[in-house]
Amino acid sequence: MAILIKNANEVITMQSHVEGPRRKEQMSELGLMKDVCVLLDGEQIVMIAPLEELEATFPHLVQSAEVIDATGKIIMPGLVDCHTHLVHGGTREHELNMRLSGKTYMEIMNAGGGIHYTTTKTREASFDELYEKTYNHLNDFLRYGITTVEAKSGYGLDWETEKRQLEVAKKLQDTHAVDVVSTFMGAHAVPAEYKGNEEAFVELIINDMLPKVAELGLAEFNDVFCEKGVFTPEQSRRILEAGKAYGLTPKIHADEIEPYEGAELAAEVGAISAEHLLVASDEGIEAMAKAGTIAVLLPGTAFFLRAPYARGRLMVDSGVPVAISTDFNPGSSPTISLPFVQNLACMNMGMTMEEVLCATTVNSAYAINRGNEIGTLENGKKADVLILNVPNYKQLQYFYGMNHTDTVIKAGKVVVKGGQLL
Ligand SMILES: N=CN[C@@H](CCC(=O)O)C(=O)O
Ligand SMILES: [Zn+2]
Repeated sequence: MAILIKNANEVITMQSHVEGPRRKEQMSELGLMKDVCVLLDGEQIVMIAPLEELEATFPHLVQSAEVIDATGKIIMPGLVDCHTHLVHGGTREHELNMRLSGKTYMEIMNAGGGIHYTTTKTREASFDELYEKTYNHLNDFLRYGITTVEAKSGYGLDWETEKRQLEVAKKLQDTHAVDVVSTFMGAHAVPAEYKGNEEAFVELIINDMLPKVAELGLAEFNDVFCEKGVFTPEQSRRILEAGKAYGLTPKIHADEIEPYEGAELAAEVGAISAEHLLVASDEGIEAMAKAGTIAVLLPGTAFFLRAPYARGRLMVDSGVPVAISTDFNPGSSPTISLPFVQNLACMNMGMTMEEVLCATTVNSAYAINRGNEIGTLENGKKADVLILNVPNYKQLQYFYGMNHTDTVIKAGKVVVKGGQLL
């Protein structure tokens, strides 16, 4: 069934002449159009043009299309959340008062809480329990206008549970409207049973888990938490290089809590992205700009951990392609609100209202190797389209902390209407 969206105040297409992830002033190009309609058919965008032009070019399609009236609203591409720890057991609200009274994230983790607590809960959860819990999270994502989500494993830290997490993500990709793109993150923490024997765990990932992930086709990316007390840059390099040999593209949790030359490492191994980067060095930022590594910034995590924000302004000005994501996970960022995370990026990282839209559509699509399919509204791309209940895009950041999503069209199908899931 074709869909024709009419009367929108603004259509933010995100179109540009630029191929690939956007940098510097390219990040401000919104491809804003007025007095145009958006025509969709099947799973694709057919054309964005004034009504008369659409009628002349596709008369039958326009005549038979379901019409959606977007008077007073704006249209933009579905949001892409390119960094989440989507599939996990349990919650960690009990850690919040600990952190508010001064305990650090790493202290809690080193005492057996944090990632270790969630690992226990995830190991205990059945496939069906994880599936149902995650299905509900994806419903929330959809209501907030997120149409594609990256999902990392990493709360199993043994093969059986890592595999279960990845299989849950795979089933969700087949059954839920939101697209789910998988990343293997066996190197998220060293599990308790390998304490004091960390090298053996690194070897297990390299020689046992990575080949199985590749053989079963369970992930496209391979991620490592390169952090003091977790995985060293040298261990991270080995894990990422081993993943490359199995066709898994490197990603890296870099320079989150202490500077550890993670940004430099990301550039060196040809990672598609480096994530967090709260304390990335000047040299690391320079290396990423040179290598074209996408910086996936997660201001929700800085907010929730009350940590210094990544230097997003400097990264954009230095020519690093910047993406922004929720980092949805039960410990450091339990939110699905990418719109609120956009607000944080404006207020605390000095990014502009235009840049944060690019960082959560085009550049985040490229961070998960989907830049040719999603992230912009243009002929032939996937019909992932939002209608937002604001008269201009600037109100998205001005009326902050709110969900402005009115309608979500996913692959050409209306899945949210009037803010409600259908
Ligand atoms: N820093 C490592 N991993 C996650 C947090 C995981 C957790 O605390 O459960 C992150 O990206 O913030
Ligand atoms: Zn993360």
